[in-house]
Amino acid sequence: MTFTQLVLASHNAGKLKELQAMLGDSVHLRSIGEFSSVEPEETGLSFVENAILKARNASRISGLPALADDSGLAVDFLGGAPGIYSARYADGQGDAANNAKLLDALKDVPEAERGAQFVCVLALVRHAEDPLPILCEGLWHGRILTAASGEHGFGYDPLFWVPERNCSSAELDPIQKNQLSHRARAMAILRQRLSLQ
Ligand SMILES: O=P(O)(O)OP(=O)(O)OP(=O)(O)OC[C@H]1O[C@@H](n2cnc3c(O)ncnc32)[C@H](O)[C@@H]1O
Ligand SMILES: [Mg+2]
Repeated sequence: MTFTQLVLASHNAGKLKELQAMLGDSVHLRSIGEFSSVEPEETGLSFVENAILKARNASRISGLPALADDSGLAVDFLGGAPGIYSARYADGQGDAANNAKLLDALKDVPEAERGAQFVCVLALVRHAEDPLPILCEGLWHGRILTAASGEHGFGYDPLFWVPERNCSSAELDPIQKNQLSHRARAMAILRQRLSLQ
């Protein structure tokens, strides 16, 4: 399978930047924002279901093959929450409110119990009714900090401690994050599946 352009089924500018950097110049990622400002309702109960739903919707709207990223943060102490609801954790009030709610939910929880993983599922469909979407998953293990730290990235990055680098993921520069992250791991699998090496 070869693609010179894909529509990215995401309204999240942080994802577009990271995914385009990982894909390199061979594939141009076009934002679904060029075609529509309406975001589909993420009605699935899993990352996989939501990724497929977003990819099909973007392909239907654009007439192009589509790549979707459904991702989030699964916190051990919270039984995997906020999970697929990560973007909506504080009822749509945005990243700062999500982070504040998470800090509050883990107030007084000791370091040893603050384990968490970022999850990313990428889904690629060749067309809206594609019966065989390509699915790739990546996990990134870390810990939730007790206060925000760092300015890079987006979302929960300031609260996510990266043990292999001894800093938060918002303290990593974009090149480093793109070598380690859940999204990088899922993208490495996708690149292999597409023979993009
Ligand atoms: O659905 P689209 O339009 O792609 O954009 P979104 O931001 O709503 O994306 P998701 O539904 O996949 O929700 C993912 C949320 O998980 C968080 N997240 C995912 N990847 C992250 C990363 O690399 N760093 C920090 N937070 C991340 C962040 O809060 C995202 O808003
Ligand atoms: Mg979303």
